[in-house]
Amino acid sequence: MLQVTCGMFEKNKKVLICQRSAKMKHPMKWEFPGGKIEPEESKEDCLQREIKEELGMIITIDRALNPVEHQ
Ligand SMILES: Nc1nc2c([nH]c(=O)n2[C@@H]2O[C@H](COP(=O)(O)OP(=O)(O)OP(=O)(O)O)[C@@H](O)[C@H]2O)c(=O)[nH]1
Repeated sequence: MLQVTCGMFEKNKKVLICQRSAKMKHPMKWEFPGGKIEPEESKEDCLQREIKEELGMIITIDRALNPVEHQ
């Protein structure tokens, strides 16, 4: 099973979503920013790393949402 994390950022009743680039897998699709958990990486470390890579932001995590599994 592929394990990924993504972050939801809420401000002024708006939620941030990002659009994948034309060169990525699933080009131009909209997503919550995040990505795959690397071996031996915690969910929190993964999310902080992905947000730094993708958005250049250092974040603190407020709370975890319920995990979702899909096929
Ligand atoms: N980031 C993100 N990924 C999602 C969401 N929903 C969802 O099904 N996914 C899936 O989770 C996986 C995340 O892969 P990714 O390509 O963004 O991860 P990554 O940044 O580690 O990619 P890389 O392999 O190019 O380094 C994709 O298969 C993607 O389709 C979502 O809301 N946000």
